[in-house]
Amino acid sequence: MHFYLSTLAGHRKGVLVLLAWSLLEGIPAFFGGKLVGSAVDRGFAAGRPLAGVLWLLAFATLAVVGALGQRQVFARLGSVVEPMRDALVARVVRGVLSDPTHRRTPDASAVAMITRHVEVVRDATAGVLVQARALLVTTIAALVGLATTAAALIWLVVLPIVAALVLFGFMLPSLAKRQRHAVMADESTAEASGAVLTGLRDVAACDAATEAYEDIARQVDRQAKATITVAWANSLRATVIAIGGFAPIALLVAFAPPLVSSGQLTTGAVLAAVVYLTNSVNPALHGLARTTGTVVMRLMVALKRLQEAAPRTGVEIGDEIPSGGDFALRDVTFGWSPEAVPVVRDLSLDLRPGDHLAVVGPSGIGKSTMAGLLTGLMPPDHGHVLFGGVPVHRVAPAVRHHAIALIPQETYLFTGTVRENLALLAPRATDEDLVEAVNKIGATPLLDRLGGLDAALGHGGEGLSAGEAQLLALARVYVTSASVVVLDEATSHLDPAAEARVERVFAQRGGVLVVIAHRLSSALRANRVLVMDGGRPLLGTHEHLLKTSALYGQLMLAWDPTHREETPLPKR
Ligand SMILES: Nc1ncnc2c1ncn2[C@@H]1O[C@H](COP(=O)(O)OP(=O)(O)OP(=O)(O)O)[C@@H](O)[C@H]1O
Repeated sequence: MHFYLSTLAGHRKGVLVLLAWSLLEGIPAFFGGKLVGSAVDRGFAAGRPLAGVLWLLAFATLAVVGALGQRQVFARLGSVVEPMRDALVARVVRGVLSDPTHRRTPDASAVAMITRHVEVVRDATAGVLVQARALLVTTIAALVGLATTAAALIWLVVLPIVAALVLFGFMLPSLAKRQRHAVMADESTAEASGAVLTGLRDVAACDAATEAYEDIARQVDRQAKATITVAWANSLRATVIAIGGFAPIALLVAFAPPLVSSGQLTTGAVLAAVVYLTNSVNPALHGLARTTGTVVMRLMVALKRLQEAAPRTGVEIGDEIPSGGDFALRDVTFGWSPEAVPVVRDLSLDLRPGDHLAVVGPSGIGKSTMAGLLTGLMPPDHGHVLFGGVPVHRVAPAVRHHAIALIPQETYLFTGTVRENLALLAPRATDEDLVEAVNKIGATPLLDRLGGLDAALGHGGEGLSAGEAQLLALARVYVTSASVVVLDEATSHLDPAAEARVERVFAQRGGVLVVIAHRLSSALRANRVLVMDGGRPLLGTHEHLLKTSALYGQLMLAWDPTHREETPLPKR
């Protein structure tokens, strides 16, 4: 909004010239009633029909003068809105091309979409300048004309109009809110349908057609509800304005006859008041309702879109950009519901590139929940999970998805070639990159057996063992540029040697590696271990934890009884 107003302010002179021409447009609105009144009082009612006709001809002439003023306004409109449009285009296109978030590729389609919004802003600005300005000029001119022609009637007219305008003013915020909801619901429906359409392959591969359908249906229902609410609000708005417009005429009809009989008003003055009301004030009020309901709303929505494209303004709350690849967890507490016992409690932890953390603990204790918190899938209830200094769940999704990779235990493979499956998260990877990743992970024999990158994979990796599917999922992430990799029991179906190799190559790859341990051997390979046992998590090296954590000792013991001799278990 600010950059729009500042762009508009740059064309102040043009706007002032436009207003000056509007005065000409206001002349018939001011004199219209007076001339019609004179035509009656001094012409037709006084038995001088020719004079009456001449007064009416004067009215017609002024209407032509008003039309000339209107013509000038339209002619000057271009000199205000066109340079403003050019300035806006220059500004937002520069914004797209130098997008500091790098969330968007500076491509032609982004520029095209944004320039479309600029066109809407241009049209809507022209609409506001034409309509709002005309409303203001004609209403003021007509009311002043009325006050000077039929002063006795002015309160009858002004009071209902002011009451309607005040009521309308009170309704505006809720009207705007409802409109915004409707627009957002509309966008959500488009987004949900777009996501399902572009992700049809994944929907089919995950057997998620019902969920996808329900998701879209939910959005459509929301949109329908929002649209109905807007319709109700609009009908209320129209009623208020209609009452504000017609009540003065009704009051006029009711109160004018006694005033005329008592000689306080002439018939011409009453007719003049009717002309002011029906010709100028009433249409102006309806125009006001229409303009705010349509043009202003369109302007607001387009401006919001543009603001997202302007330099630096694309970064909104929920769209932050991390600086660096460090993790800092501070007093993190999370429970799956407000009533539930927290699964993660008071966890503080720092992870820097090069760190290799193993997370161990009994089943169901919260290890996967911890992975969800680290990857920003859900925010903590208390405390902070900071990635590069910003809350990880608020990192711009495109940045987060690039930087952080979570490999779950359940492998996702879809119908397509091995190449398509491997390059899912790194579409620009070359065949050499893919083959190298497969080799590092230790899956070259599998790739050969399948028949290379062109080999076809069936639905859900049909025909592959669970371990083979996991190897492909691991290679898929290895080839990405993710600087944080979280393996959530992602090697559970590999044999111990294959698992050791995978963890080693991911650790050597750089960045942060977090292994939700399936076997305790993972803890021996990590340089730090986090033990979760339902209380406050413990953090330390393997050696340190053996000495300090009874649970860790028990877990080690259960996994490898030889640890009994090495480490006497301390009392907790
Ligand atoms: N989406 C969810 N909604 C509600 N509760 C959940 C959800 N996911 C997990 N939980 C609960 O949170 C607790 C921790 O689950 P989590 O999956 O994090 O444990 P885990 O240590 O990873 O278990 P495992 O080793 O068996 O995979 C469990 O009691 C689980 O029932």
